[in-house]
Amino acid sequence: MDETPKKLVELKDLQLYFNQGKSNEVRAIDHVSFDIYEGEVFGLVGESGSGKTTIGRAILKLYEPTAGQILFDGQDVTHLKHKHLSEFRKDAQMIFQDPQASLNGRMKVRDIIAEGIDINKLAKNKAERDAKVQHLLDLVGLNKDHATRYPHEFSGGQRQRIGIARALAVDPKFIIADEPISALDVSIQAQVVNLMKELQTEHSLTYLFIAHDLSMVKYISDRIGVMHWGKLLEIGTADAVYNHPLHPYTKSLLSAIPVPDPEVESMRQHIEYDASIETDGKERQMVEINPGHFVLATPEEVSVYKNQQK
Ligand SMILES: Nc1ncnc2c1ncn2[C@@H]1O[C@H](COP(=O)(O)OP(=O)(O)OP(=O)(O)O)[C@@H](O)[C@H]1O
Repeated sequence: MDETPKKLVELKDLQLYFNQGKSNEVRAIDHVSFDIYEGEVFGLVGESGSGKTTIGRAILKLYEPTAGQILFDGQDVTHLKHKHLSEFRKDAQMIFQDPQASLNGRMKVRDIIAEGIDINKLAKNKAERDAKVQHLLDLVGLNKDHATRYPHEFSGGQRQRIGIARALAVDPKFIIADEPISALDVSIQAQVVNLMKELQTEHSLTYLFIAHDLSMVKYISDRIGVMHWGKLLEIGTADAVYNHPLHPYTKSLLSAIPVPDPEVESMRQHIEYDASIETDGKERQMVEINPGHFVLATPEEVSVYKNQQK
């Protein structure tokens, strides 16, 4: 029997350049290829400006790629338009970093959540629409009285729950969560991550979970991709990337995570990243160092990485 998991999202040599050919050209996505398997949580990490959001927005067709291909459920969605694009947007939804900014403050929670239901005509009448909204509120841990209130009446964590309910309303297969907990109090972050994890299991969802640090991503993700300056530098299982990092940039990101134990924390040393490895003009490719664990490397670097793992 074929045990290979099904690929839900495939990025093939994707490039997205802003202001192409001009003096202010930004290579936000620079020859990036990776797959997201059905039912997995794929964590994408990297510091601010590394291109994570642009990848999310390119997958959802909010940006037109410069070159390369995006496949969703085996279909080429790179240049989808009109009706096909609306259908695709029902399958693929986004949860944003700042629930304050992404929820329309003048709309009642009921109408925010029902936006996708209305656009896609998923309810036959008002009663069905209300019932769907109530069910969604329940799913994300809010109650039915919340339906008639406005976003400003809620805490940050509750607002993010509203954003999650809105995404779930169209019964998507795939959700891109772009730094969904970064704007929340630390005490609330774990609750929202736990909710997302529960919903993922219950609704057989696939997630692309974007974050700038590895701490929470490690907890929620099956596999992790590490990005810097528009390039994917390393990809592997959460365990491999976290416990056996290969690329110096990944090591540097990991060394930046504070440790809860004060004694260990006082000994923690931040590893500075020397980015000249990315600007030396050498040709690099993603190479599999251990099964499923890839790093962007020259042939000489491959030998070094392999030796390190022994
Ligand atoms: N609309 C745009 N026009 C021009 N440049 C852009 C645009 N959007 C993003 N960029 C640039 O593309 C690069 C990647 O940005 P992106 O937002 O994808 O990074 P990120 O890793 O998601 O960072 P953050 O965590 O800050 O959102 C950055 O250099 C950014 O300045």
